[in-house]
Amino acid sequence: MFGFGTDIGIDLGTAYVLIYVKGKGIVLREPSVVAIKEKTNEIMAVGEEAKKMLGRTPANIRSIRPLSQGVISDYDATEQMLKYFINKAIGHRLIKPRIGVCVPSGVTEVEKKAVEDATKQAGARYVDTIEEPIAAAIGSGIDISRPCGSMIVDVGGGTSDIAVISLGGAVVKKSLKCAGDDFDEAIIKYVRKKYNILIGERTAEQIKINVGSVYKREVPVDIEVRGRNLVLGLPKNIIITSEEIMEALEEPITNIIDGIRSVLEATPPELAADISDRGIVLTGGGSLIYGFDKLIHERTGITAVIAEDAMSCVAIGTGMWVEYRYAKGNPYNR
Ligand SMILES: Nc1ncnc2c1ncn2[C@@H]1O[C@H](COP(=O)(O)OP(=O)(O)OP(=O)(O)O)[C@@H](O)[C@H]1O
Repeated sequence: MFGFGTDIGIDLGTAYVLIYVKGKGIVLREPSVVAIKEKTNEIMAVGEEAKKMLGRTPANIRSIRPLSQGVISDYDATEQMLKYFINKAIGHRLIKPRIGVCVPSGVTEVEKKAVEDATKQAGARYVDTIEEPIAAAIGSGIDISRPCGSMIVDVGGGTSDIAVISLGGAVVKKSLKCAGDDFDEAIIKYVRKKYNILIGERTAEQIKINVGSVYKREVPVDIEVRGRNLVLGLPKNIIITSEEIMEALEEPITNIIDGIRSVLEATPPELAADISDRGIVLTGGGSLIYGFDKLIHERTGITAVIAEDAMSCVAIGTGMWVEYRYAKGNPYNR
């Protein structure tokens, strides 16, 4: 379908890509995964289809995640993936879209340029970047222009972005390369060590989403999963409890809580008082793990609230920022 130019916001995440189209809202949410033919580099599948293939591909096909810890680790695959998603979201356009894309707050200039170039190659007429915690704050409904401190903690798949925002900018910020993917990895390690059973990434994510906990549940829950016994080499079923996952996640979760505490310690007193009154806002899929808000309260003394539609906040914020930036009368409208 051919149409006129449009403006879009992209949350180019380690785990998921979300696309926000001006005037429509979020129109696409797909896993950041690409399946590629080994010799020819031909793309076999992208997004949901490719994720189903993770850990299940024959020798001649590679199913990969082109982003790692918030930044591009496979440039060509990222470009192909973006091209496919942009096309799926808006179709072919006579005039290419202007695109706003988010980057973690800790990226280097080189990493940021890679995101800009890949987005341009994927079909953008013009590319702008926005820092993830700013986008998350806008998307969670915080009025970032006010002279008032807000703390945002965005726990994604590859990075946890922590920032104190006031008057439209980050006053103190920290980006940790520790988030949802590290929870999965910690679960894999725990199961291997305790049961001598190897489970895959997708199973670990399933365990995390269904029974994952970082705070004691009133009623523990469990899940039955299948892995491969490392001694016998045969498939075996095991039951994993929420209490075991609490133990497994102690290290990565402590990393994130320490990050929050160090940002709080570096926050000017007036802003710290605002945060104490208003609480900490949590966004990103990783923040949905059971008990994260309660644990933050227990370890910092400050109330934490999970934003509504926490997994969409960065995309919504990027989209709203794009709508503002390219609005008629704004000098950036080119
Ligand atoms: N209910 C849930 N409980 C725990 N974790 C969850 C839940 N739902 C999703 N996740 C995890 O959230 C992560 C993805 O979150 P999100 O989409 O916000 O990250 P991303 O934007 O792709 O990553 P990043 O911002 O690090 O680049 C994945 O690790 C996923 O397993």
